[in-house]
Amino acid sequence: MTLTVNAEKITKRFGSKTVLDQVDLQLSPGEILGLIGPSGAGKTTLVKAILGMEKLDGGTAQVFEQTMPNRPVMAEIGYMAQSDALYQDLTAKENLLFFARLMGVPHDQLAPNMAYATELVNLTADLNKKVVAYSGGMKRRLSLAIALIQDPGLLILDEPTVGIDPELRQQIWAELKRLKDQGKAILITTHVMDEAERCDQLMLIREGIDLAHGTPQELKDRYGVATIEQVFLKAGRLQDENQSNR
Ligand SMILES: Nc1ncnc2c1ncn2[C@@H]1O[C@H](COP(=O)(O)OP(=O)(O)OP(=O)(O)O)[C@@H](O)[C@H]1O
Repeated sequence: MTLTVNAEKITKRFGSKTVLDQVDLQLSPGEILGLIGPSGAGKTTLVKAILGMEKLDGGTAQVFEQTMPNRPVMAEIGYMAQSDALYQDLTAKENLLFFARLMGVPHDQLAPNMAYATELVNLTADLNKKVVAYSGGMKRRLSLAIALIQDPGLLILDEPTVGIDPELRQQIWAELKRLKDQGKAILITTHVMDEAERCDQLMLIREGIDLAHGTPQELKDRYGVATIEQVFLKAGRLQDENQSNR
């Protein structure tokens, strides 16, 4: 089967610091891949490398078999960044319309796509409010609706559920599962361990290195522990020990 994302040997440095060191990442249609790792590990940088938003020091990123950066391919990716990129003085509806047009949503699809995306994130009643009056969680929800607006084949979500209450988080995950079952590929970064457990594949990144990847069960078996949180802690400890033994 054709890979949706094929990133090979991604290397990125900021100044003298290597933030990603030859990281490979493959994502297939119908798969949810979770990137987990401590703050500063390189998750967002890897996401941006795949989107073609970072100039690489090594390696290549392909999405839908096209080398990134590639503008037409960007329009086929639903991307939710960690910080919300919203127009504060516009209403939520105006923001959605703006991004839908930018992403080339056909005119006859605008109304149904907007209804679907806003219902999913529970914002239908607040659509005509200006974003400046939104809470932090509402802004996250609007950003997620924007990522979904053009019904993309690939969704890249950088910590999508920060500031979102547990009930809505469950609804969002149910929807991600439905999208995956439709054959969409989903790449998600998270610090929430029970979300990591729901991914088909996980990649544990630490200090720019792919420390371990596999299904949640494979990782737990490999490290002989019961939870992904314990995988995370044990893999980190082993990395530190290896480094101090060098
Ligand atoms: N534009 C930049 N210039 C210099 N350093 C940067 C830049 N962007 C990121 N970094 C550094 O690269 C490293 C990786 O950052 P990145 O944002 O990818 O981490 P992360 O794993 O996504 O962290 P978090 O979980 O906190 O979001 C960090 O040390 C960060 O300070």
